[in-house]
Order: sequence, then C-alpha cells, then structure tokens
Amino acid sequence: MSSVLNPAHLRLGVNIDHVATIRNARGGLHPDPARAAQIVAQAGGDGITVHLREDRRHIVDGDIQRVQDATGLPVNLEMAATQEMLEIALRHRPHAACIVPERREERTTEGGLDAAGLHNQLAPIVGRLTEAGVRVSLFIGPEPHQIAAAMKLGAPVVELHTGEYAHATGPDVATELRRIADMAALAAKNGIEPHAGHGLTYENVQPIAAIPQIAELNIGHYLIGEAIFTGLEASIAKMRALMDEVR
Ligand SMILES: CC(=O)[C@@H](O)[C@H](O)COP(=O)(O)O
Ligand SMILES: NCC(=O)COP(=O)(O)O
Repeated sequence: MSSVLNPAHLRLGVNIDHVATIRNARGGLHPDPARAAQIVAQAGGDGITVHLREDRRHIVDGDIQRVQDATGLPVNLEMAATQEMLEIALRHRPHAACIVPERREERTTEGGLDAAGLHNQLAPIVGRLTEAGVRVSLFIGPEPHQIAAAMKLGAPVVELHTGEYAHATGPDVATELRRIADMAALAAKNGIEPHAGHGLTYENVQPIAAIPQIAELNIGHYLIGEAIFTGLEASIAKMRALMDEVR
C-alpha cells in the first residue's frame, strides 16, 4: 500500500536549528549541529531538518554539508522561496526541501506559505528542485485552498503548520485539530503526502501523531529545549515513544 494512504511508520524529523542558535550565541563551534545530527541518528530519528534562514540566525551555509555528511539520514532543508536559497538547495541536493514563508523580523515561522497567492513565484522553484531530484514540500496552513494550490504546483508533500493548534486553548484545540486532520485527509486523498510540524511538545503531540494520514512530524525547538535537561538522545526517545503509543 502506498505510504500516502497508510504510512506504516510515523517518521520523526528532528529540527536541529536551535543547537546552532546556542552555538551562535558565542560565535564559536560548540555545540555543533553535526554532532547533534549524529545523536538524532543514534536516538532513532528518521531525518534531520534544518532551516537556513535568510538572516542566518541559526544554521549557516557551512552547516548544510557538514550535517549531510554527519549521518546517512535524509536531510530536509527548509528554505524561503528565493533565488539565493534555490541555488543553495541545488548545490546541496538534500533529500527534501520544504518551502516556508519568511519574514525577517518574525520570531519564528508564524504562519503557512501562501501557495495559492504565490503560484507564479513558486512554480519555477518547485520545478527546478523536482528536476534536481529533491522532494519538494510546502509548509502551509491547514486550508483547503492551500492544498489545491499544492496540487496545482505538483508538490508531492505538504507540511501542515501546527502552530495555531499548539497555541490554542479550550475548545479551540479541538477546532484546530479537526482542521489539521481534515486537511491531512484531503491531501492524502489527492496523492499528496501530509507532514506536520511547528510548536509540537510532549503534551500536544499525540493527537497530531494519531492522524492516520500524517507520515512525518518535524519537531525542533521543544526537543532541543528538553535536551538541556535530559540530553538530546533522551528527549528524542521520549518523543518517539509518545508518537508510537498512538500509531
Ligand atoms: C519552519 C519552521 O517551523 C522551523 O524552521 C522552525 O521553527 C525553526 O525555528 P525558527 O522558526 O525559530 O527559526
Ligand atoms: N517545520 C517545523 C519544524 O521544523 C520544527 O518546528 P519547531 O518544533 O521548532 O516549532
């Protein structure tokens, strides 16, 4: 059976950006994101995610190759839809590239990509990456018109932004969860592999992990934060166990 319809194993991509945030606080080499990637592999992570931001606030250009060389795990490069990032992605040819919206002044990626409104800007980027053998993903909000736009662009993957779910309280939690579940089902029905991520924690991961069509979660900030207290291997193992409990 296709992995879109029944992903046997919910993959965990670990975003190691914030290892670089700590490194950059002192401008040296420690802690090294490449070493973090090796620990992700030891801990049973299925992939490494890095977001090369235009302002290089965490991962920097030289990290990409070092992270790619550190393990045999697939690397998912998150990138803005710019010529500069396209050239970098084509040079490194990661397993996957997830196109994300970026605003320099934002604290984090606050919403999804407007794949519908940016069709003309995204189409050549999706095309060039696809030709280069890179699996393209679009980081979108859980909205039907964004799934339709991803279909029109021929993206094989969408990553549903879980930030609004993660920040919701009271009855809004169920509403946000339903939006994500419905859009995961819609994506899968249309042959697009749904992933999810942003703001996921030990407390909120299980309802998302239980959505049967979702094939991969990308989790970063919380895992790196927990690693300060328990170690990176232990924080990943605990997240993995929580995901496995519901699949
Ligand atoms: C797109 C996304 O969600 C990630 O890139 C992740 O959150 C990285 O951290 P910052 O958003 O804090 O840069
Ligand atoms: N695409 C989401 C991601 O990579 C991790 O987001 P977060 O867990 O750092 O919020």
